[in-house]
Amino acid sequence: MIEVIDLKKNYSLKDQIITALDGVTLTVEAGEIFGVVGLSGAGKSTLIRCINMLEKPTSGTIVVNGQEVTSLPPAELRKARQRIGMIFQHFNLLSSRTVAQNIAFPLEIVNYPKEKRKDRIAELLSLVGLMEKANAYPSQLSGGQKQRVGIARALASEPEVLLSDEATSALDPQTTTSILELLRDLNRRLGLTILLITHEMNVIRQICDRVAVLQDGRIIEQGTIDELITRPDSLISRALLPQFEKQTISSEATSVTITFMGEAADQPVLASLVRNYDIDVNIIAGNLQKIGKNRVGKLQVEISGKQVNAALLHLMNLGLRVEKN
Ligand SMILES: Nc1ncnc2c1ncn2[C@@H]1O[C@H](COP(=O)(O)OP(=O)(O)OP(=O)(O)O)[C@@H](O)[C@H]1O
Repeated sequence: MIEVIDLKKNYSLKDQIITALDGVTLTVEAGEIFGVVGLSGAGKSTLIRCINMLEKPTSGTIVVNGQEVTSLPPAELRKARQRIGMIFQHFNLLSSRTVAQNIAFPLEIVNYPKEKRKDRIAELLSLVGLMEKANAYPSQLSGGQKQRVGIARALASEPEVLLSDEATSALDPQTTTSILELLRDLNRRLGLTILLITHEMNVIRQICDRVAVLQDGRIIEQGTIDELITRPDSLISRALLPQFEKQTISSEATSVTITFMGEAADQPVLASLVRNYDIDVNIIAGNLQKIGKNRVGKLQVEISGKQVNAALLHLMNLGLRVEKN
């Protein structure tokens, strides 16, 4: 579990003070995957670097695994850090060491018994699906394989918490999905708590249980994914919902975008609309996705007939989001 209370971080740059974090408070519960999303410069990296004390906060309190890391003396902080794993956008592997030797590195630092190292490395390689690459060098690996090594290395000292700093930002969409699936699998199998920072909504959609939006060093919104996508006033709901390119149409019909979620996504809503309101519905574009526990669909449709407004009202009363284009 991670608790961040009123965290502030200023950087001094020549005669200027830059406020990177301006009173951030958040709690990541044990066993959950928590995403922090924000634009470039929002303070995401600073936040994650403060949590493992790579960066010293200006003020505020951080508790990780029940220990207040902000007040630990150096020796104890080193020990506490062993219970916090970290993975990076550019993997940070040692190029002169093989995969197995990279994973051995943190074990050497903690003086892990020599006779047990080989077994532990094999166990970690199997956990990330890279058994056959033990003797390869990083230059011989794909980006996804490099990140798997990064994950194995981060898990070597059996941390309860994993911090992920844009871990999939350098990867193509397919590899991103496979790394996110691995993280979700490790989260479930090991009970690993994951805090990740990202600028990719796709990452939030695919694996996060909860999300916080960081802007100019402050959290402007947080909640579960399920909560946020169903809240019309949510700032990131629109970005989380399925995307598609709206088509311009020139007919007389009314063009609307309908967002279906929860139970409504599984009902034949449009068919019953056509039957009950004597209207014509023409589907122009659409997208259906699983976000969190929900199936969410977005459709652009053209509706024509005498009872169009009554039909749209009916959809809204069913809890669907309806926007005129
Ligand atoms: N070492 C530093 N010295 C001075 N200013 C810094 C330092 N690190 C970050 N900053 C500033 O703090 C603010 C937050 O930066 P940070 O890197 O945490 O944001 P970010 O959300 O991670 O951005 P990005 O996605 O571009 O990495 C920015 O204004 C940045 O310029």
